[in-house]
Amino acid sequence: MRLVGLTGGIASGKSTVSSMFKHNHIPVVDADIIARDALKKNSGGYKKVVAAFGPDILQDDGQVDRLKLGRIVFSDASKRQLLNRLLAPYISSGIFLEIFKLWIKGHKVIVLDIPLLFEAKMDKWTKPIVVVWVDPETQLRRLMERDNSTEEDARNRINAQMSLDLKKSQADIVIDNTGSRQDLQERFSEVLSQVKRPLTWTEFWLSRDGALSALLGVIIVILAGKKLFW
Ligand SMILES: CC(C)(COP(=O)(O)OP(=O)(O)OC[C@H]1O[C@@H](n2cnc3c(N)ncnc32)[C@H](O)[C@@H]1O)[C@@H](O)C(=O)NCCC(=O)NCCS
Ligand SMILES: Nc1ncnc2c1ncn2[C@@H]1O[C@H](COP(=O)(O)OP(=O)(O)OP(=O)(O)O)[C@@H](O)[C@H]1O
Repeated sequence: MRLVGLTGGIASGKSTVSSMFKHNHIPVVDADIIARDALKKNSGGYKKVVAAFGPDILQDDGQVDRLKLGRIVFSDASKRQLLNRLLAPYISSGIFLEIFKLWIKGHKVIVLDIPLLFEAKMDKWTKPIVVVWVDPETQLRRLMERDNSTEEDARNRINAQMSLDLKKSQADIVIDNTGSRQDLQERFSEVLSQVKRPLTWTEFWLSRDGALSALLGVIIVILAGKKLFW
C-alpha cells in the first residue's frame, strides 16, 4: 500500500489538489475533517478542550466557536501547543482508523491530506510527500479572500505553521500553485501519473492483497509440510 503525504501551507491549495485526487478515484484521508470531528460537541476532544480553555469558547448551541478558538490559538504559541497536545491523540487515531478502513477495502494508493504532516512528524509514514507551494503574497491574498479575514488574522495563521519553503525543501514532489487553476490542473496530471505508478514489492506486501497472498503462501507450505513429513 502506498501512503502519499499531501501537505503545504494554509490556503496553498491542498484541498483543491485533494479534490482532484478524489475526482481521479484515489481515496483521501482529510486530517482537517478528522480534527473537526474531534472537536464536535460531547466528543472526547471537545471535553478536554473546553476543560482547558473554558466555556467562553462555546457558542449558544454548545458547539465550539471555531473562529474564537482560532483567534486565541493562532495568536498565542503556548495555547496552540496546548490545543495540539489535547487533540493530537484523537487526530492520529482517527487518521489510522481511516487508513485501516481503506486498507480493508483493498485500496493500494491512499492520499493523506495533513496540513501539519511535518509538524506532527507524520511524514515518516508517507512516501512520496507532495507539497503544494505558493509564494507568500499569493498565500496571504487567497487566504484573506477565502476566509474574508483580516490581514492580521491571516498572517497569524500563516506564521503558526512551519515555513512553506522549508516544507518545499523536504518534498519528494512539489506542486507550484502560484499560477491559474488551469496551470494547477496541468501540473496535477503530471503528479497523478507519478502517484499511480505500479507499487514496489514492499508496497505490495503492505497492501491487503499482498498480506492475503503471504498468508495463503504460509498455509500452502504448512499443508505441504504436513503431507510430506507427517
Ligand atoms: C483552531 C481551529 C478550531 C480553527 O478552526 P477553523 O475552522 O477556523 O480552521 P480549520 O480547522 O479549517 O483550519 C484551517 C487551516 O488552519 C491550519 N491549522 C489548523 N490547525 C492548526 C494548528 N494547530 N497549527 C497550525 N495550523 C493549523 C491548517 O492549515 C488548516 O487547514 C482548528 O484549526 C483546530 O481545531 N486546530 C487544531 C487541530 C489541528 O491541529 N488541525 C490540523 C490537523 S493536521
Ligand atoms: N490556482 C489557483 N488559482 C486561484 N485560486 C486558487 C488556486 N488554488 C486554490 N485557490 C483558492 O485558494 C483558496 C485556498 O485553497 P485551498 O482551500 O485548497 O487551500 P488549503 O491548502 O486546502 O487551505 P487550508 O490549509 O485552509 O485547508 C481557496 O479559496 C481556493 O479556491
